Amino acid sequence: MLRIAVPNKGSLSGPAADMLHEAGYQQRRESKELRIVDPENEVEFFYLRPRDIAIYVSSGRLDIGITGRDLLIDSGANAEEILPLGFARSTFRFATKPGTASGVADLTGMTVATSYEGIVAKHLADNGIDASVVHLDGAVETAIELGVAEVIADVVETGTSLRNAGLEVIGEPIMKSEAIVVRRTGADAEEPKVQQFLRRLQGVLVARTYVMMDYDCRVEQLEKAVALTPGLESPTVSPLHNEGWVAVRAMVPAKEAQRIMDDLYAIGARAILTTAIHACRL
Ligand SMILES: Nc1ncnc2c1ncn2[C@@H]1O[C@H](COP(=O)(O)OP(=O)(O)OP(=O)(O)O)[C@@H](O)[C@H]1O
Ligand SMILES: O=P(O)(O)OC[C@H]1O[C@H](OP(=O)(O)OP(=O)(O)O)[C@H](O)[C@@H]1O
Ligand SMILES: [Mg+2]
Repeated sequence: MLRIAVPNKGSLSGPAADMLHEAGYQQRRESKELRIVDPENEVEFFYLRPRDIAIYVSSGRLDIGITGRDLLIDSGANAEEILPLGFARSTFRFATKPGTASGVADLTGMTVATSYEGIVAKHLADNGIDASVVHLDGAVETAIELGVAEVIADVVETGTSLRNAGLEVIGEPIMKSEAIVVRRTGADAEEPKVQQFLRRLQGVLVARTYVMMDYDCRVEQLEKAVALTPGLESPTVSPLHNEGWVAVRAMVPAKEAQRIMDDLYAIGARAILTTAIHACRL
């Protein structure tokens, strides 16, 4: 039975459960459940604090986990990223009151408040900056107003939390993060159950990213049409009853579907349809 750690709270928890559900796995019905067994898929899910997941996985007691890249790096655990999942995207940045500092080079002698001490201490050391780091559990944006620190280092997504606290980012992002699948560093990458789990999640990612496009076009326009819709390997082309016409079917990125439909129409393609993909194995 594959043992998988899933975030029990916070920004990662809902989207992770949604993705597992879309991949055909049972998920807990109540937020207080700590573990569930999905016997049909031979998987056991453990609902753990996102920050602890890389540590459990590195211990070897759990095979795989879903966490944030920033949390993995901050933990220093002996675990590695094996699949990015495309949700809980964020950057990790320094921020201050305007006029305090303009980059990491100005932070010498200052105090930085953060929930991610591991990332911050390493980044300061890598840049040769001697600054103090104070650990806070959350809501670090308030630390400057309350005099605990001159600088914060925190997760930034829309920037709303910083704006509300009258803060502005300084310097380049320290890192970019998103939800990821982790496993113990150096663990057997070919393990069939793990591979099957990853293929299911990859199937969800593809189904979310692509749509299926069908259209009819004249044979003379086929090369131009195929250039617009190259598909993943190559589009399916079938003859139509009307001579001189073919039907084409290809996967296209969902974000580009409307532009591609316009371009296909412009070269004479007709009956252009897009349909959602619910699941896939590439
Ligand atoms: N506003 C956000 N937008 C996108 N990702 C976020 C956001 N806040 C946190 N994250 C990401 O979520 C993960 C942190 O999860 P965690 O549950 O520890 O914190 P949280 O979502 O802030 O919840 P909590 O309220 O319990 O602190 C990190 O990978 C972080 O980058
Ligand atoms: O740039 P934004 O879109 O505002 O998002 C970033 C904020 O979201 C998270 O906080 P959360 O609400 O989880 O509270 P916390 O600080 O207690 O973790 C994070 O810690 C930032 O504060
Ligand atoms: Mg938070």
